Amino acid sequence: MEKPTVFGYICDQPRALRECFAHREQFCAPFAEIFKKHPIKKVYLLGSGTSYNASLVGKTYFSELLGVEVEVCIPTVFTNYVKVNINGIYKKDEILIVAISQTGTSISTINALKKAYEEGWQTAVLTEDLNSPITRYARQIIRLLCGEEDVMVETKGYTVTVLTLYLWALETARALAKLEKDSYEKLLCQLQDVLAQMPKIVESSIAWYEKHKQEMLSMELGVVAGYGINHATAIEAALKVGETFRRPFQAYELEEFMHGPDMALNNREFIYLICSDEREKERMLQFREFFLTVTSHVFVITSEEGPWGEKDLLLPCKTSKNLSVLFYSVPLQVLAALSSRDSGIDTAVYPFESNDLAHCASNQEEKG
Ligand SMILES: O=P(O)(O)OC[C@H]1O[C@](O)(CO)[C@@H](O)[C@@H]1O
Repeated sequence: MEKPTVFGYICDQPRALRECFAHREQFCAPFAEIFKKHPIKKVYLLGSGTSYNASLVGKTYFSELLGVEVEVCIPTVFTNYVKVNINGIYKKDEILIVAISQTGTSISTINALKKAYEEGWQTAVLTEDLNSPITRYARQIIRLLCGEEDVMVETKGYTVTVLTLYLWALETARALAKLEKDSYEKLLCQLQDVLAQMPKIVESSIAWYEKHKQEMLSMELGVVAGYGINHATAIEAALKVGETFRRPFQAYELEEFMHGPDMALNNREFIYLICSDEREKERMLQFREFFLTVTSHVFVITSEEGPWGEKDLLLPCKTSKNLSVLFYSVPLQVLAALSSRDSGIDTAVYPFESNDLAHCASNQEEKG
């Protein structure tokens, strides 16, 4: 079998997402069951790295479709500093704590879920490995249907997690009759359309990278900015480029970028902008004009009409703001995977001699 690569997994995403959708009953039914048995009003989402970034997206899905309060916590912060239900407004069975860990071996997420479990809260875990250490601390163990991703870097795991969170919110909202049948069916059709368009998104992202490859490979430092739900897409892109291409690459919420980080701009900086269909779009156009006076390395990723230049990627399809996360994640994943491949970086090899300090072995007790 060929050696697995990050790029290979990115190209496998359209299939993986379709498969996940086809088997949604498997993970939606147990999740909806929690809400049927308990009057959940507040959900904590815990995850590190990519799983944290997917949780940021999930927060919007849960809030909008399920009408519950959501708090996304960095696991170590949750373990050491968060007092669950601090103001005492919820009853014990109104709170659900969900941990997300694709491998089930992130020490931070295991410790956070362990605290939740030992304090007696309702706990659930979403993980690809049902025998992983994290499963010891969940009352409900739910499988993440992304398949193996044997390269340390999570890409299809990210989009499948995002899809899972969307389907959890959608199916649970329907099961609790919080969503009318017509609206539910409309959202389901919209989602099916997104899944059908994913191959085109992958193709156009690859073509965009190939066209600008020489310039993209010369990047020494860069930023990526987004807004609304796609602020999380920017954060995930920065993580991906950092762990693959291994260049300093920071994420910002667009407006926040103009509150100081803009002062450090110079003509060597690469700026990637996610221009989605939200209120901030006009501000993005205004900022883009300014960025182009400082550096020529400005790349917009969008499905929107606009004054785009030859460096910008106009995606061939458009969808709702909530589902646009699945589209906008791909070009930046492709940028990360192909720029690392073309500069000879083996993403499966940790660049330092030290052991992986973030994860424990899949059959090991996590360290405190
Ligand atoms: O989802 P998991 O398995 O907990 O991993 C989370 C994070 O850990 C890493 O593997 C390394 O820190 C990241 O690539 C990933 O985002």
